[in-house]
Amino acid sequence: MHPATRLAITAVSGRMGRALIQAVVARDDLQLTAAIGRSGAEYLGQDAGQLAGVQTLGVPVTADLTAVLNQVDVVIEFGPVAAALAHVKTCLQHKTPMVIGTTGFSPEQQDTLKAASQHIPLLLAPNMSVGINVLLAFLPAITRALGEGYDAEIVEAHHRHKVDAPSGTALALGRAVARGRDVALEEVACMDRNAISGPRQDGSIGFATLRGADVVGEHKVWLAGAGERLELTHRAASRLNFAEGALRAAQWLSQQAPGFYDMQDVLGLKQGAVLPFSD
Ligand SMILES: NC(=O)C1=CN([C@@H]2O[C@H](COP(=O)(O)OP(=O)(O)OC[C@H]3O[C@@H](n4cnc5c(N)ncnc54)[C@H](OP(=O)(O)O)[C@@H]3O)[C@@H](O)[C@H]2O)C=CC1
Ligand SMILES: O=C(O)C1=N[C@H](C(=O)O)C[C@H](O)C1
Repeated sequence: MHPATRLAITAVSGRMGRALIQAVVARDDLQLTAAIGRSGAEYLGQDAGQLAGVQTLGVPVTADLTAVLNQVDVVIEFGPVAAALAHVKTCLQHKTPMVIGTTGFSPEQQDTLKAASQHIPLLLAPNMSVGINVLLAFLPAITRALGEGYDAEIVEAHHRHKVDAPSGTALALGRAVARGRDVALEEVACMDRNAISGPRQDGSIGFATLRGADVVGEHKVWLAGAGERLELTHRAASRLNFAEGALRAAQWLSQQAPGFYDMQDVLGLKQGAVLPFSD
């Protein structure tokens, strides 16, 4: 049997950090060897398992990623953008692969991640669930098959604490629709409608954002044609499927050469094998 892949999880006090620790304790092939928290936080030194509400794991939370990387095969990052970028720098110095689930990176920050991936395996995915990634794989083909005359709108709903909008997943869904139409999302995205904003522009892709209470994450792609509407909806009922996806990604990434990857690489959805006319 192979030795377990050793993981560092960052932002362990967060909603995703805790879900990741809960998920990792159920896996024999993965081992949590480092838990990273915010510098100055009151929980530094506390056991990561206790922080996540599972059994004691003997892994104290530290703010110092550099000090623990010699015991780590892959870092899983779901922290804020600035912290994630700082951790990328550290992982580059130590040549440690990274799975990044953080959303809200600017195009320039995404370029920084791509540059880093020339030296380390780096996987960036705004949504680690199987369902959303299957939808992302099929959406260009669905949009292409529908042809002209269908208005695309993307609606997302999340909990009241989410800081970025539209969600990273909504943007990825928009990009998949745009790809099916051979256009760049940036040229057709419509992010704000208010006052007298005029009739809908042909070919535009609209985004609408809802925020409330404890909604884990919901996404709907609306493709509205004359006299009919196709609605493709994904609802996450728990963060565990994001966490399990991230663990699957980490195990996969530990075997890869430096490069820029996403969840569709992990799930084998990139070969154009899903549909005869897929992307
Ligand atoms: N790709 C995917 O499948 C998914 C992606 N996400 C994304 O993951 C990210 C995190 O989401 P979520 O877990 O809900 O966020 P939370 O708000 O629950 O957690 C934020 C975490 O970041 C830490 N943090 C805050 N400030 C700093 C800092 N300056 N330095 C280091 N750490 C800091 C917090 O620590 P403290 O508690 O000490 O403040 C906390 O651990 C978001 O970008 C979200 O969009 C979420 C779900 C799924
Ligand atoms: O912040 C969240 O919670 C989520 N963020 C991701 C996103 O921005 O798409 C994924 C998921 O929907 C939960």
